[in-house]
Amino acid sequence: MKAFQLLSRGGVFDKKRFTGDVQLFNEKRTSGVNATKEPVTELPPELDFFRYTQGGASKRKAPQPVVDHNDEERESKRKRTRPDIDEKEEGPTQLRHRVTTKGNNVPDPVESLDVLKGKYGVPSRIMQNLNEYGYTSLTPIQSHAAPILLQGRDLAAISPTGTGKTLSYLIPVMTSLKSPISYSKQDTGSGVRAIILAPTRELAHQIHNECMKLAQGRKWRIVLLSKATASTLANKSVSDKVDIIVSTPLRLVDSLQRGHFSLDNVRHLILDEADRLLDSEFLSQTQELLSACTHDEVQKAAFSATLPAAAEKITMDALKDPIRVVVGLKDTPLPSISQMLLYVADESSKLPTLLQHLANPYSPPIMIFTSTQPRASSLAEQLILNNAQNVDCLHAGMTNKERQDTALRMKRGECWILISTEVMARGMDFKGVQGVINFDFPTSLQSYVHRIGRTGRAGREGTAITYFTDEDAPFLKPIANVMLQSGSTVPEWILKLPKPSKMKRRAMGRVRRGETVTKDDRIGKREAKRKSYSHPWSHVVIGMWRKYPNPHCSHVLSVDVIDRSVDPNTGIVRTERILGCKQKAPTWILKLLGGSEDAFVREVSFVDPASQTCTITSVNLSLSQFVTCYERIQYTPSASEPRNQTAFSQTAEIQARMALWRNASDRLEKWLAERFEQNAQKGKLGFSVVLRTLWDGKDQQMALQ
Ligand SMILES: Nc1ncnc2c1ncn2[C@@H]1O[C@H](COP(=O)(O)OP(=O)(O)OP(=O)(O)O)[C@@H](O)[C@H]1O
Repeated sequence: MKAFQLLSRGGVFDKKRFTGDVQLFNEKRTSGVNATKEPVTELPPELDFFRYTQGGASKRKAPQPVVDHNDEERESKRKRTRPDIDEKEEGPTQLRHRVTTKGNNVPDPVESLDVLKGKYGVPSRIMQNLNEYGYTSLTPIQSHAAPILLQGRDLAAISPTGTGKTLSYLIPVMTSLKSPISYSKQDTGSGVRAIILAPTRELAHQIHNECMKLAQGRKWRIVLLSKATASTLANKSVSDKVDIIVSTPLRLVDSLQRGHFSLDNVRHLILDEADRLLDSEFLSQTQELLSACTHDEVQKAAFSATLPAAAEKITMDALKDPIRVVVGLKDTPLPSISQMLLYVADESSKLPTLLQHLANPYSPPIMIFTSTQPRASSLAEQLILNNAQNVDCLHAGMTNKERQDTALRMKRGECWILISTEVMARGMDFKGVQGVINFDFPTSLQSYVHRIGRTGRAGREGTAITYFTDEDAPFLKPIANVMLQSGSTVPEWILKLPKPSKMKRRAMGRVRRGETVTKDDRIGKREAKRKSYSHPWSHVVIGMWRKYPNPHCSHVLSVDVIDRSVDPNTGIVRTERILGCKQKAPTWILKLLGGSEDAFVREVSFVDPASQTCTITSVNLSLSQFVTCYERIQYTPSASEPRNQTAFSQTAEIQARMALWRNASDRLEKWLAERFEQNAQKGKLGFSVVLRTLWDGKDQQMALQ
């Protein structure tokens, strides 16, 4: 049915009349479910992030076996390390979850929510809320982290993106707080008891929402710190009754410095995205907050999908008798994300490559990352100009309200393409993101892991494409390594690249790029034509569907309409067609085509009756690995005679992507530009014949009327 919904999106479909056809999709789904019935295991398939119960990552090869680099070290320090970890790794739970732990007296993981409730007294209300939101099992990090936190231990937890780290600290923190401070009969002191820090407003907002879900039905005071809430908390009688504050470091430090409240009653301090909170941008603020939590029994925990050595050292130094838990491999994406590196030669080739990608059917929503705010805005503008639908942009340069509205549209599924910067790279959980495109190369391995981790969450699959230019090529190796580790394939030549030096790694992704994303003159050939037809706009648009066959365009052999739909709100008609062509070509091009003269073109058109605009974009499907021929035609009523003349503009962008063979590239572009010129002439002649045949006589009558 999902396939059916995708195919029929935007159109009104009479499901009763075509019951048989709809049934085909339903049946497929039912048989699919039976066919893929999982073996009965303790871990439900959607939480089996490592596809272990299925014998490896679906569609891709299973991840490399876990290499615990600390094995030898652990052996020698067995006394201070959990004594049974190596033996236990042979057991089914450890093996299946691929978890390694380090520290003194590590508590046993719990298998289920019921065990967690029975052993640690998770309140019934929280259990009920978890159940209501569909959480019936624990993910590996939750099984391991929750008992550790519930035993009051400090923790550094590393688990891949989208594996449920948020609940792994929220359940224990809320359980440990027992009841809201305003109801508590115990000596809970006065003042906020738990702090959750996150690097961005959006993530803090998301965590606050999760907290509120768990707290539903009880009068917890959980505050998302903002300018407004901070001034309310300046009133001591209010701040004394606060249970949990979720905040970014900057906002919280500001409140402390203004003396709004103090953190001396804090019993739980959670650093979400710890490595980001401890990087140079946030370090001093985070350290200030760590030292402001002065209660003797303060429990500290750090969570992230990545923890580079420097951040890990600072984390471990800040924790007391810590336990370190690593699920999967450190700094490695999940195998459910299919990753690909795509060579785009230079900056100016990125936009045509992206437009070509979007001209093919794709499953929304997707997220696209750029390196700067102006580039994100500019890319969004370009996509909108090129008819991409439901495009949104989110970056830190926007107002709070704009950011909130965009995030909401994304949550509601109204946004199909979200263009953003690093601000959305961490923690954000937009369900069902199908793919990520790194339009600009990430600036670190960690940034790569978090950006692509916006897809493939909670056991779903996703795809991640990273564009790289000649300038990015020296930094491919580290990314290629994690791709291999997580089961994606990497071209041989990338694996043979030398590892960049430490110095060089600092320059990763910091290429000087323009503030705007344009298809500038360096893009192959750009041709433009302007003409007019002496027929009214509506006649031209109707004639467009009868354009082939015609005597001047004998190279177009077939036209298949693969989708047509009408937007019920705007009345815009969207049509998607595949044109089959036969084109005489020089022998060397025929060789590229595998000896065939057959070529296919995908064409998408939008007819907007309100603005009387018809826009047709087409892109070559054949030879697309070597060249992009992106053509755009627009028909509008002519400015001088809008009732009976139609203006026509046609642009083509032709770009060969064979940077290693510049000579061949130039020759291919030249040949394609010549072909565009010939076809444009033939097209104009052929279409004139078609329009005359269809409307001659009728147009004159209409003009007279
Ligand atoms: N026990 C569970 N059962 C089912 N789904 C779960 C469970 N725990 C978490 N999820 C879902 O998994 C998704 C990812 O969770 P979460 O955002 O906590 O991941 P994360 O590990 O913190 O990711 P990131 O590293 O990107 O911050 C969420 O949609 C959440 O609802």
